[in-house]
Amino acid sequence: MRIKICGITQAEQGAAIANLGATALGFICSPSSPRYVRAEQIANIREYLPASIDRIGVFVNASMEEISKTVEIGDLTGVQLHGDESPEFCQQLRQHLPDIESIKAFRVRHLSPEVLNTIAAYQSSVDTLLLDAYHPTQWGGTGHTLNWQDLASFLPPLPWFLAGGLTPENIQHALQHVSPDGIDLSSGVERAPGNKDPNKVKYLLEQLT
Ligand SMILES: O=C(O)c1ccccc1NCC(=O)[C@H](O)[C@H](O)COP(=O)(O)O
Repeated sequence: MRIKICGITQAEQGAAIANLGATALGFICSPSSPRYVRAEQIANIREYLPASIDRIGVFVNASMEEISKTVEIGDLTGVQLHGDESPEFCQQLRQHLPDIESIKAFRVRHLSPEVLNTIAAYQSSVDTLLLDAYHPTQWGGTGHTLNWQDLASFLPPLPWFLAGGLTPENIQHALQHVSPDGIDLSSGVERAPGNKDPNKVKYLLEQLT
């Protein structure tokens, strides 16, 4: 299972989390987030990471130009589109950056037929899906959970990450209901927004063995 820790802002913490066994690190490229990092900061953190780890930039309604520039400067391996990006935009981005993993995030209140139809419209435009919890005023990193029982029947044709309020304490419970290809955590493994706690990541990984 892929394990993505999102909201890395410090090289030392990123390196420690990578060495513990996370398979992906996320960098928040949305300036309004308390976890925001500039492309140059990502490039600096990257120097301390093993080459094998996936490095995902998280964007909210950013332009193609801004995403491409950040991917290049930050040496990213993937982009996560966490805003209202359309299937057409995702398709264009994938054509523009064919070697970069494209992940579309959906902020879900209930997994209604309407939401499933929305997600289905992206199936040929992205590589990977991510389901996060809905929050009325924040795009992500909210600590709010999804209804995992609702997701038991979510079996999309693309690989997908479960996100939203996951913690070392609740991960086993979540995975009893849901079978994602990966998990994505942010606030559940930090001391304060952007200040990750490698001990919490260690505890998380212990729960997964
Ligand atoms: O984390 C942020 O501050 C953020 C800001 C804007 C867009 C996305 C953001 N985070 C995206 C993530 O991938 C988080 O890991 C995801 O929302 C789960 O967060 P949490 O509920 O705190 O585990």
